[in-house]
Amino acid sequence: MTAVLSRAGAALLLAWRARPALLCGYVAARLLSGALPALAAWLTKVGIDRVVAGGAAAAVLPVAAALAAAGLLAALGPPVLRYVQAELGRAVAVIAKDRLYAAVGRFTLLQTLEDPAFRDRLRMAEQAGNGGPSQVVDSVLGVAQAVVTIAGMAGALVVVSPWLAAGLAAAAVPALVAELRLSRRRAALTFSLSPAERRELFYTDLLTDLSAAKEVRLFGAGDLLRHRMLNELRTVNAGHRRMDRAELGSQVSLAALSALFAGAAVAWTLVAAAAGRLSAGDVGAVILAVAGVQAALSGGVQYLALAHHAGLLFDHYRSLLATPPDAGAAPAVGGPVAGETGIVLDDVWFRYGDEHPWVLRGVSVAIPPGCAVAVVGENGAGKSTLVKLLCRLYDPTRGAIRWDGVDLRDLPVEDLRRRVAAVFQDFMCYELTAAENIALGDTDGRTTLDTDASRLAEPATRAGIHDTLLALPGRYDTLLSRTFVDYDRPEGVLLSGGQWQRLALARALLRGQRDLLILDEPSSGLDAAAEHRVHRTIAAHRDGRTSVLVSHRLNTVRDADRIVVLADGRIAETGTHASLMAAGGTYATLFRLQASGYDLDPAAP
Ligand SMILES: Nc1ncnc2c1ncn2[C@@H]1O[C@H](COP(=O)(O)OP(=O)(O)OP(=O)(O)O)[C@@H](O)[C@H]1O
Repeated sequence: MTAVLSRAGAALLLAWRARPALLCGYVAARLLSGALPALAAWLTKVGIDRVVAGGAAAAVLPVAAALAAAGLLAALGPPVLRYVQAELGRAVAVIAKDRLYAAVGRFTLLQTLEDPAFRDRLRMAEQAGNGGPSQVVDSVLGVAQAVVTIAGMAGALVVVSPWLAAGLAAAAVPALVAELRLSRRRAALTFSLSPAERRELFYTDLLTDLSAAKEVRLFGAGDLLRHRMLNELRTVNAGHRRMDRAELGSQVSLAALSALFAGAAVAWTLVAAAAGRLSAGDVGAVILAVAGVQAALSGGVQYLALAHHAGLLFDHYRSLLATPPDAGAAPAVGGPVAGETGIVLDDVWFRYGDEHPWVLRGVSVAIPPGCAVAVVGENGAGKSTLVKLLCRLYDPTRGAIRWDGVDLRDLPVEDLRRRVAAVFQDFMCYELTAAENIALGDTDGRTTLDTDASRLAEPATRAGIHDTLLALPGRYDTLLSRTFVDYDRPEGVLLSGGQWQRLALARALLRGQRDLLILDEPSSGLDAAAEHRVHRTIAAHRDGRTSVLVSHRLNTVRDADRIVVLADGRIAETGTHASLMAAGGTYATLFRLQASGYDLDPAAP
């Protein structure tokens, strides 16, 4: 009960913050709508009794006028309520979504975002964010309206028969008990079906996703994906069917009980009226009250079910908002405290989860300030993982990474990331304009983008994409999308894979004055000439800056100050190109292998 009240209180508070006056009007209108049927029943009784008693028109007219006014209110109520409800819902959704996504932004570690249980909670919180709080408000007020109607009807009937009034009020009890039982089952079902619903959504998205369209069509995988999507849907449907049947059973028994009670109440009233114990007005009032209570009961039970369902989702929403940031509250060290010693990985062990294999096994490496480090190794050796740990997208499972003597976990995560520029191997292609695609690299929490072309031209030139962007129909302002249409701009275009990669590089170079530049396979999609040019500019840019370059193309790392060879999560070799070539280990073997393909001189510095 406390949980229900706290949930309703939180939803009402949110609505209050959104539109206080509208909420007050909505509450008043709902309660008035709840009271109207009882008022109408009572006025009917008074009117009939006055007519039967042979009252003059002057005695009947005020009652008739009051009945007409009640009728008018009853007629105007539903459309006005619908408008107020929708308007309040929109205002609440803005606040609810703002708070939800601000909270999501506080989860800064990928290990949180990748956790399946977290994703299920997030999905339900998102569902709640899309109108959940206002559904809670609507349903709570809907239940309150039904309670007012039933209590009002019972109140109006007390004068006719206290027993009948008590009976009418008691008729709500079985419905309430049955609904509470069902709601517990519904809660368990919602949670247990969540993984299947998420998989169904995944397959559904794949069937229409543009980036998957090529493979899905070429491999003829559409039927398989549709089959899997339908299997998940069937599992979800089976769960809902079981629930619907339980609800049907309960509602049918309740409806039968309610009809029996109504029949008995009307029969008793007619017999009592025939015996002269009740007036004609009493008969009219009882018939109206019985019908009103039946309608209020069925409406109230539906609202109770909705209140419970929306409330459950709203609980996920609230618990997500109440979860503390995953990176912990770091002391505001905010920068180097022990002199500029650079970045040191100290016996770093890492795995993606307790059940996962170790990816890094005791990696220790120093990256002095201004040092250009290259990381090479076979697929799956742990290079990108290392890069992600440097950005504190994950925390080491054991060991520590220190920057100028401070453990990354003790630095405010925003401060750390402000000092880093990076191109990731799986870089993003934003369906925004070219200028926005680059400018996004230098946002740092602001809500506006500085797309001034003079700022963007330099990183774009360094990344070798400036001329391509100038040749687009809207130059830097061209929308890089064929799926979103913006009628104010020339038609959107798509870039090639390598052009997107250069744009991602320009995005990173825009924030190139940061303390650490990370380049994870920045040129894997470029043609040979472009790769050569880009690496010459990158090398000039890295000169004197702390940087980490991950690359499979060993000719691009030969001028690094330090080359780290990762193998199976351990450092297999480390040194300069010359020293590693002289050592004749894995690096030298791989380099010679690649050099033979490219006709490179392994002995060159
Ligand atoms: N998010 C993740 N969750 C679980 N395991 C992961 C995740 N990302 C990577 N791995 C695993 O970690 C291991 C190392 O991956 P990583 O991407 O660091 O390798 P890499 O050296 O960069 O490989 P490549 O040269 O192919 O890019 C792989 O075995 C991979 O399966």
